[in-house]
Amino acid sequence: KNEGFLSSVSPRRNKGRNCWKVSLEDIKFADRSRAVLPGLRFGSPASGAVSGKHQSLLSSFTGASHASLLNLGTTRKFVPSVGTYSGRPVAVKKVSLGDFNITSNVKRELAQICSFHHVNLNMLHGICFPPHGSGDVTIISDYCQRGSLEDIIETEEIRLDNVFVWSFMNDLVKGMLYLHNSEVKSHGNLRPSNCVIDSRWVLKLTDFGSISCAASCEKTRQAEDVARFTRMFWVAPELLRRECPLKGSQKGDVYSFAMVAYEVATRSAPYTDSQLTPREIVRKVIRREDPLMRPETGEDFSSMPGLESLIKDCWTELPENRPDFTAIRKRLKGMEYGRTFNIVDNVIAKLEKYTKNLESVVAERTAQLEDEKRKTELLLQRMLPNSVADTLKQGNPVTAEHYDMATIFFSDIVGFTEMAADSSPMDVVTMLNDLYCCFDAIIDGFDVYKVETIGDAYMVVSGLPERNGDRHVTEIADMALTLLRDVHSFRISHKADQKLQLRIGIHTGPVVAGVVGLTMPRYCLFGDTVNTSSRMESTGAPLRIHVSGTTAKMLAQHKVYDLVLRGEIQVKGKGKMTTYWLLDKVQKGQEEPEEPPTQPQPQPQPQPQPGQHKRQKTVMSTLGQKSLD
Ligand SMILES: Nc1nc2c(ncn2[C@@H]2O[C@H](COP(=O)(O)OP(=O)(O)OP(=O)(O)O)[C@@H](O)[C@H]2O)c(=O)[nH]1
Ligand SMILES: [Mg+2]
Repeated sequence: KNEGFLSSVSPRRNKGRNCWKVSLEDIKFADRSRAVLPGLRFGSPASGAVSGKHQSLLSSFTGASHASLLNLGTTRKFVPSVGTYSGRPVAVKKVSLGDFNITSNVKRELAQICSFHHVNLNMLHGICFPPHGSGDVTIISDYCQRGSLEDIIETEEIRLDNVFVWSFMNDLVKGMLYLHNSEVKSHGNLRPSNCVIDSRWVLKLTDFGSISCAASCEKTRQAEDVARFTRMFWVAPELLRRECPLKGSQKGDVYSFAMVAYEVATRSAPYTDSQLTPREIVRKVIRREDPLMRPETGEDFSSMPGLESLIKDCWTELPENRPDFTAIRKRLKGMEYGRTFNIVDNVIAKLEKYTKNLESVVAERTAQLEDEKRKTELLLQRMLPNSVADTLKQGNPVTAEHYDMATIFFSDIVGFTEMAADSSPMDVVTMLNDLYCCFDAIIDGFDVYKVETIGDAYMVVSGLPERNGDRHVTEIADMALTLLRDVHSFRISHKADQKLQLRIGIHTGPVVAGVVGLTMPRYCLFGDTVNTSSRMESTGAPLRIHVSGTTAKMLAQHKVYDLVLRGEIQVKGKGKMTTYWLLDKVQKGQEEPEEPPTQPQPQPQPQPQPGQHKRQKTVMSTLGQKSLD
């Protein structure tokens, strides 16, 4: 009697017999982007992001979402526009009525529905007629913030536990009882999309009455095959068999209730696991095939056994064997959750559950976010030096910096172009990947930074972005010797008999370093030292480390590096340079002189392995001369 006390008073009360007539001009629309706001819901199924088990039934038929199928197969889910009518948010839905006539009976019914005042019935404000008397009409009803039961089921993040299930069922049954006892007699269009949820998680029935049923029939009629038959899953078999009365029947509503209850409890649409098409399913339901075509129940009901048997009784084949809503309400009350809740407790319990849901969803999402952040940071660290990445992360600009001394290493594979020409692209990529993975693992052990790899070229620097005194020379030299040692044992997987001919060049000098680019920021080095290092590499020899005079001088001070004079070479843009071969690092006690040797050495052919060569202090060979011209 007084169950509707929570509903607020509609603005169109006391308008008499024509209370259901609304003028479109009285509805204010927000801007379009806000018109479909899903309210306080987690996700926005309205934006097409349909997820969860619910989706699978229909997507298994067509790859489309449940929502889109029920909305004539459109790719985006239909959502009503949201407007304001006398200060209340309203759902504004334009519908086609086909050849349905709005008779005086229909008008009377509309007036009744508009006067309904029940917490579980969504308030109908009225109908707007098209300006010229024919065409689509617009239905104006209260806008429920959390969308429909269909949306809630589809939104995976909202966990529906027994409290929610029981409470939605209870709301639904109370709404149906009121309808069945009213002059409207039946809903006729009960499905999850016609159960809307308000901000307090109260379920309200909507889209009932002759106009809504006529609009729904027209929608079904116009729908494509899959959507049309899918809409029939909620319709009782006896109504499917004969020309369906517009508003169905009370026992038909009980059947639809069973389907909705099944969806809420299992969180899956009817017949999700079926391999049949919606048309075949509906045909089986109509033909009353043995065994009867009904959704499968099972595990999902283990914690609510009373609900399973209630659902089965409600979708029983013979309408007369189905309970009515009075009996359904009694049985629901007898269930575990029914005993402990009155309406206020119920709302509070639901809000508490919802908050807990939110907390666990937030925790889950935070963990996901942190995981993603870690991945991004790792990627950034791989692309830029740590200190530079940190500065960029803090939103500070990275200004180019001058370094008085740094040592740069270049390496290149001799004959790479020819090798690439007679190998498959995949073989080349595999080889480079194998080689650079091996290099990357080695350079990890040194205080160096890999600047880039371009094709077969590998560029490494030490002494920046973190300055390391004079250590940059020895770090690079030690790294180069280790790399070369490993290259000797490196096998090219698709050319097992061929040895990789790596050529290495090193030079030390002043450098400017900074980040260039916005879309793909790169840490780049600038200055003559870079060019000279590259020249050291290009004028070097296979399996040899070619170092400039500056580098050699600094290395010689450590007295442990085995350096031999290569001689004077012509370097493009630099003129003549005296350069050296770095052959090895000798053990303590076998220290080398503090100055690099002054006698040139023969060109490397054949090349000795580092640590195995015999020092030959002879004149540079003609071959070496040639390679330098
Ligand atoms: N937020 C909110 N969404 C609503 C409301 N009414 C309908 N919707 C949304 O619109 C979708 C489609 O509703 P309708 O256009 O009535 O379509 P339907 O219910 O599938 O089909 P009918 O049987 O013709 O009513 C629902 O699933 C909801 O997502 C409401 O009051 N509030
Ligand atoms: Mg609807």
